[in-house]
Amino acid sequence: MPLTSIAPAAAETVGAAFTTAERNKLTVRGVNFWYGAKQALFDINLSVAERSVTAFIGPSGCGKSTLLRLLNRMNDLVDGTRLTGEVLLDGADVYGPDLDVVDLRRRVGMVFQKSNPFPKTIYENVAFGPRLAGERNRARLDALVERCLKQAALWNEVKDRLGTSALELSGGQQQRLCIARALATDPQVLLMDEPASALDPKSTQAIEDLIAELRRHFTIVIVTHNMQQAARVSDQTAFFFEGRLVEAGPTDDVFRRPREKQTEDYITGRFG
Ligand SMILES: Nc1ncnc2c1ncn2[C@@H]1O[C@H](COP(=O)(O)OP(=O)(O)OP(=O)(O)O)[C@@H](O)[C@H]1O
Repeated sequence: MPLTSIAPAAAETVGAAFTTAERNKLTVRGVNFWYGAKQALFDINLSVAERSVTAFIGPSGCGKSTLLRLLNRMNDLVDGTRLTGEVLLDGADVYGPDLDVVDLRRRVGMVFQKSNPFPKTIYENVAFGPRLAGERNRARLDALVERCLKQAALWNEVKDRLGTSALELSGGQQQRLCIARALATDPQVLLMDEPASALDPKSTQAIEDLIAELRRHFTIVIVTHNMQQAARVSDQTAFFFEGRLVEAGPTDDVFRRPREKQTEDYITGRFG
């Protein structure tokens, strides 16, 4: 099967943005994946442009989260799995023998469906990763915590109570705190697995606004069940069905002019 390259959205293909947006940050080549005897992904070929938002859509069980988790080797934590094919980050094999998995997960951060702050203070949640990496300087940690909370659009709401428990924040604030925590290890890629599905409309809007802002600096891959959300936040969309990538391309094309009947049926709500 030919490599499905997801081109950047038309608006990106002008001026200086062209060179950065054209670069592939992630490449998935001929990937098959099994949980025990069950094959969950079949011959996936996909490229993700740097500093763009890519949405994975498709009905429940089609393999979206599995592929997302393969991108930073989160599936290593599941026993009895097997992968063939390649996942490249900046051209280097993520599953290569020399790869440092801790460093990979620092570069490719992850935000989950259910916000999962540590039962610690707001400050400690963000400072956790850098501390683990050896940062001890209080002034540098303070500056980093402030920067990440600002990037996650949470600073103004929490700056006067950094020492209180993260568990006292609202669900939407907790999710933004988890994004700040992911940003604290200075990642290049952010993987988001249905980051807003447990949130109310206002908090969902805040997360979507945040994604729009973060895409200027990071490469983002988001799994979402919400097709309006995929259409709103992403530059590229990939549609999966039963472990296969059916179609991928600029979001506008996938939603307005799908090439495949299966994609059209799904986005018009005929199944899924
Ligand atoms: N840890 C696991 N062990 C065994 N099978 C799994 C595991 N995780 C997922 N699967 C199976 O792999 C297939 C793909 O699951 P995956 O969670 O990637 O789909 P998805 O498209 O993200 O679904 P959803 O939208 O419901 O989250 C499903 O058949 C699922 O049952």
